[in-house]
Amino acid sequence: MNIPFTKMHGLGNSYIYIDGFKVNLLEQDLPEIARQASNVHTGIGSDGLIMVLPSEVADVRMRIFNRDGSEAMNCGNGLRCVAKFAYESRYVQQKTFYIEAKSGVVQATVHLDDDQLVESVTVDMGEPILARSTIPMETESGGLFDEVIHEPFRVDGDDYHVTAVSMGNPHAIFFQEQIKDAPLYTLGPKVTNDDRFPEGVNVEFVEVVKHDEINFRVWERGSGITQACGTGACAAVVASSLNGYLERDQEVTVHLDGGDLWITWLGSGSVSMRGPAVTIAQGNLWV
Ligand SMILES: N[C@H](CCC[C@H](N)C(=O)O)C(=O)O
Repeated sequence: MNIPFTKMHGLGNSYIYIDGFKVNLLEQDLPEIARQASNVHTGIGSDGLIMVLPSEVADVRMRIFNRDGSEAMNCGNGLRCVAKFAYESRYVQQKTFYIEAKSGVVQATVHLDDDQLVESVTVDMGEPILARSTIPMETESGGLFDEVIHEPFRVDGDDYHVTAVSMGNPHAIFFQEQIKDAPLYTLGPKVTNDDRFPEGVNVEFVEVVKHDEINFRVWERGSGITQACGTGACAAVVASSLNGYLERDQEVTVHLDGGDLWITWLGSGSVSMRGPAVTIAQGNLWV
């Protein structure tokens, strides 16, 4: 089967985008296609695959599959690239429109360069989900509706403290004195599959630089270490505020391995994310 694709990235978090307005893959094994496409040796190479589809409740729909083929509830870098893809494909005419993710509908606004191409996108990511049972996270202590803020979290005999936030997808945030010392390779794979997170979890390490600036690294559920994670960056800003490191309504610069995002946890409750979206290549994928 020959599938036209577009490879795009947000701060190096790349996905293979398939135009579901033109290609009908609904009968196909999307997790397997995602695994094949993501493989850097036998496929194209990416952090996963994203379908851009018609929606019955919004202007366009996003389905995201991680490198391992698992389908995720949300994807911040993916939403910005879907917005760019949909606007430049003329599936939407206005600069502000709505995207349906598995976790819900978000509002996106595209920002154009001199050539009328989308160079960056602002997404209203909606409100973070903080109650333990909806992250979801299961631990001996704490009530179902409690928030998980700086909670003791033992892994293989070592003691840590975790803050858990969902942006529609689950995130476990660990604060570090210095991000360069983050135990990404050791703690990442252990925590992402920890039984206390029954649906798995994206694992983030955060260093607070100052009241409006943090450093960030991520081990993603289903994809491993990536250059950036938009939902993770949003969760990290929320977690930093919950722990008293940052103020609400303050635009925070988040330094990720692949570059910077600008995130604000608005007083209204919503989290606003602004950042780039880039088209890398187009081609045909043989599966
Ligand atoms: N890279 C994505 C997150 C993918 C989330 C996925 N790893 C999961 O929740 O399983 C982002 O920019 O938000």
